[in-house]
Amino acid sequence: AQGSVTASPSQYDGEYDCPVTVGTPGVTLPLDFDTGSSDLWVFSSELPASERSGHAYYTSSSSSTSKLDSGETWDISYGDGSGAEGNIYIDKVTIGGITVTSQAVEAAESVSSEFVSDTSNDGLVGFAFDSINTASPNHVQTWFGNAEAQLASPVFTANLKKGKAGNYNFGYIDSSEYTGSITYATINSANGFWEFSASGYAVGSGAFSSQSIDVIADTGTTLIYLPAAIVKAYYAKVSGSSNSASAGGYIFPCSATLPSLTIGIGSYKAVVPGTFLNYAPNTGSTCFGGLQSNAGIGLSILGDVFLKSQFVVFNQGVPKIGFAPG
Ligand SMILES: C[C@H](Cc1ccc(C(C)(C)C)cc1)[C@H](NN)c1nnnn1Cc1ccc2c(c1)OCO2
Repeated sequence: AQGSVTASPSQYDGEYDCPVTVGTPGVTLPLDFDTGSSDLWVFSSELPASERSGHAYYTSSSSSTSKLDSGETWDISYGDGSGAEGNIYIDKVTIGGITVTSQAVEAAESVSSEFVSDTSNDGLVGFAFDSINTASPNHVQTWFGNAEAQLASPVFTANLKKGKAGNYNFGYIDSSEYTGSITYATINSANGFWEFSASGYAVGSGAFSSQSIDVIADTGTTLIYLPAAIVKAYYAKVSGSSNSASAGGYIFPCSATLPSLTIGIGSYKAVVPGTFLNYAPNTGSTCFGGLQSNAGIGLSILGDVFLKSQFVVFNQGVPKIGFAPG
């Protein structure tokens, strides 16, 4: 089997949401696909009505194929301070035409305010490794982990776009979605992430600095977070930029022309256009950078601002990750 699903950007490409059908009869929910976490959770009828407002949700008792995964609970805290928790049902989950008949569906009984107010999604689908799934006392498998048996190849690809719909494909690599060749890096999945070593960086037309940068590829994070020294070197080339405590990061005049950012993957030079690095308006005539420092995060993240400039192959079989110009 192979499948493909549309990925729709929210405002400012803050997240990319995909339709996922759960239960029988199916309820289709827009879920945020997240290669940086490993829980599939949905807004549910078990939430207080106040926390469900503006959202669609899963009602396990209305699904003839739903079965309580008794004794199992989940409780996730994300790096941005948001979180959710609840209980677990086994039910059918279909993405892009691929159905997993016994998927652990983590039903929310409580969600943090960030999720209540973000009405673009009704939950997340984690595509990282099972070791960081929060179900207790036993881990549950990710949807992709369960779907792999049906796929010709244990791969999924991310083809995210700036300001328009892209797609995720499952089980195959569509050569019409990229140019040139795909360059792979070995994945170290010990921390449960799609983690690898980038080979260096360059700012605009400047010299490439060869250095090993430990990063994760994370579709669930909006921006790029790199070591402070690299970020400082980037904004040194943006006149009028400053690292603003009140804004929560680097800002600059919206009229600034931003240099591109090149990230090395082996010998491949992945280029993020300067226009991608003006993330969104801040206050007044200042704009907020798509590249920010990883200080306080504990790891470097290639989030959507980077990923939407590339075609990305996530191969869970090896594991390895591949990049090509999108
Ligand atoms: C933040 C997302 C997970 C998420 C996505 C969306 C949302 C809202 C819908 C409510 C908007 C909240 C949460 C990320 N996913 N792998 C994640 N989950 N756990 N760590 N990270 C990466 C990280 C860690 C720390 C940071 C960060 C990023 O941005 C700022 O500080």
